[in-house]
Formats: sequence, structure tokens, C-alpha cells
Amino acid sequence: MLSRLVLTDFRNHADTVIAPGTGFVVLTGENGAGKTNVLEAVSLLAPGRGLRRAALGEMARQDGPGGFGVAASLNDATEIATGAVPTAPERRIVRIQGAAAAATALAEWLTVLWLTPAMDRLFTEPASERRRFLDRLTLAFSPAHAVHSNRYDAAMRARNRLLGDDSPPDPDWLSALEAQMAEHGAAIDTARRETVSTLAEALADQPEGPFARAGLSLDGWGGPTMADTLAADLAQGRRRDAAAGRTLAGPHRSDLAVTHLAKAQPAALCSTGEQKALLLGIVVAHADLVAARTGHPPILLLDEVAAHLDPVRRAALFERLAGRGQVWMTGTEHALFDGLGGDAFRMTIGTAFR
Ligand SMILES: Nc1ncnc2c1ncn2[C@@H]1O[C@H](COP(=O)(O)OP(=O)(O)OP(=O)(O)O)[C@@H](O)[C@H]1O
Repeated sequence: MLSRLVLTDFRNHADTVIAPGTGFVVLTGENGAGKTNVLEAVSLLAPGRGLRRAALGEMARQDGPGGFGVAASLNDATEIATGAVPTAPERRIVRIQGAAAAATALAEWLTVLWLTPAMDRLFTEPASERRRFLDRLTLAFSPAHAVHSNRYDAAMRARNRLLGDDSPPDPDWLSALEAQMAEHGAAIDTARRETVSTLAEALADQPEGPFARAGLSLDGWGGPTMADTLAADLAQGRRRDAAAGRTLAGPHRSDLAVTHLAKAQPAALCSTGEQKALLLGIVVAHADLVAARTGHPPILLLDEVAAHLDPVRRAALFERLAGRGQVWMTGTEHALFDGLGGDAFRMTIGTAFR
């Protein structure tokens, strides 16, 4: 949980300080006030590119000196900071307790999950978005997941480059890269499968409530012998991959398949509202599991979620998330959050009040 967040030259925030409590954090303000920007800043306290997947240079305040900073104090007094300096605006800097660290190390300290309006299309979008979502869920259980993903991607990029060269590639170098892909690919696949099965079990046990119960499975490549099968597939598939200009086998091709259990229907065929309810159901069940396993509930960022729920579901969401750690929510109207009562930390961008 964050006890203090300081944004410096981050998008439209020249210098914004937020000192929230341990529960709900409600950010209200007019359109364009900078509410989502605050959530984006929090999302940068996890590995990856944040909830907009924006380039670092885009996040530095336009009329500022260049570069930006996002600094957070955690409840246990850990200090985390990330940002970029004006002389290297595209190089991400991460500091944990004042010492330089890799972005992947952030997963050891915090789990941050988000739902944004852009994710309304998660079930109909290409599989890459669902993989990213699944990887965020997985990071909470397995902080090394980010390291495996980075190493796998780096080895795959190097292999693709080698196969794309005009000169014949060095077979030993290719084998070494494929061995790395097999090792990290197997770790990625195992961690994802563990997340999917644990979460699917938890969802199946839940009573049917305001949030639809989702059935989850991991589609595509993978399985218990994946390290061996991937290594063999990559070795045999060099000509195929060279012709395609990319690697056609591996965990970067898996997909998270989601069904609406009560309707026995793929999520992609459900209504927009039903899809949102499915996503919320997954995120809330995941938050419970993470809290139970690690003792630290994830930080949830729910961007404009309250406005899109009917009053019954909104009240149910508030009730379900009460006491389950820090839940950041945004909206243009104070009234949306009346049901939260007096304990919520509320802030209109620029003015804090309780
Ligand atoms: N690098 C930047 N420098 C300065 N301002 C920026 C930068 N990037 C984005 N902005 C501004 O931030 C504002 C958008 O902020 P944000 O998306 O957080 O709004 P919001 O409060 O969530 O609004 P809405 O209710 O419409 O979703 C826009 O006015 C945009 O011009």
C-alpha cells in the first residue's frame, strides 16, 4: 500500500502529492483533470510500461524541464521511485530504498492491477492483450515472472534477427538462444498455468453474484514437457520462422480463454456489461487470493469503473472490496462514491478533503 505518492512533472502534474489511507482512494475531477494520469503513475510502480503502455518521453510534462518522477512511500516505510531524467528521457530509472534497481525488481515489493475503459475490449482484442493481463495476474504470485519474460523476449528477438540475416546464421549461437527460450519459456508457461488453475478454482467456488463467474483456461502452446518440446520445435522450425520473419512457437503465442460460466458462452460473445462483470469478477477473486497467499493485497486501480456499473453492482463492488487493501477509483461525480461512507480518502485533483 502507498502511504504517500509524489508526482513531479508527470504529464499534467507539475507537483502533486497524495497521502492516501489504507482503503479506498477516490479521485474526482472534471474530464482531463489528470485522474487517469495519477493511476498511470501508480501503475509505473510495477514492472512494465504502465496502464497506457506509453513511451517514457510522452509522460514528461510538456511545459516542464524534461524527464519526470514518481515517488512512493509504502506502508512499511519502503521508498520506491521511478522516472526519467532530461538527458535520457527514454531510459527508465528505478530506485528502491535509494539504490538503483531493475524495473523487474518492483514485483518483489508491490502488486498493482488495473481495469481501464480500454480493457472493455479485452476479450475481443488480439491475444497479446489477454496475455499481458494474465502476466500481470501471474506476477503477483511469481515475482520472477517479469525476469523470465524479459529474458525470453530478448532471446527471441536475437534469434529473429539472426534468422533474418542475409548470411547463414551460426548454428551454435542459434542453439544457445533456443536453449534460453526453452528455459525461460517453460518457466513462463508453468507460472501462467498455475495462475489460471488457481484462479479458475477460486472462481468456480464462488456463489453466483453481481459479478459473473468466469471459466479460465490457457490455450495454445505449452504443457508439462514444454522445455523439451519448445527446444525441439525451435530447432526444427528455423526455416519456417526465417520465412515468417518471426518465431511461430512459444509462450508468446498462448491465449487466455475466458468463458461466462453461467451462460456457458465465450466471453467475447457476452454483452459489454457482462464482459465488464467478468473482468471485475476475475480481478476481485485474484485480489482475494493474493491477499490470502502473501498477506499483502494488491493495489487495484479502477479507472472509471464506478460510472459504468448500475447502482446495485456498484454497491456490491464497494462492499466486496471494503477492507481489501488500497483500491484507487476515478470518476467525474462525487455522488458515484457516496456509498463508500466516511472512511474513503477523497481527493479532487488539486484539493484534498476527507
Ligand atoms: N506529457 C503531458 N504533459 C502535459 N499534459 C499532459 C501530458 N500528457 C497528457 N496530458 C494532459 O493530461 C490530461 C488528461 O489527463 P487524464 O487522462 O488523467 O484525465 P482524466 O481526469 O482521467 O479525464 P477523463 O475524466 O476525461 O478520463 C489531458 O488534458 C492531457 O492534455
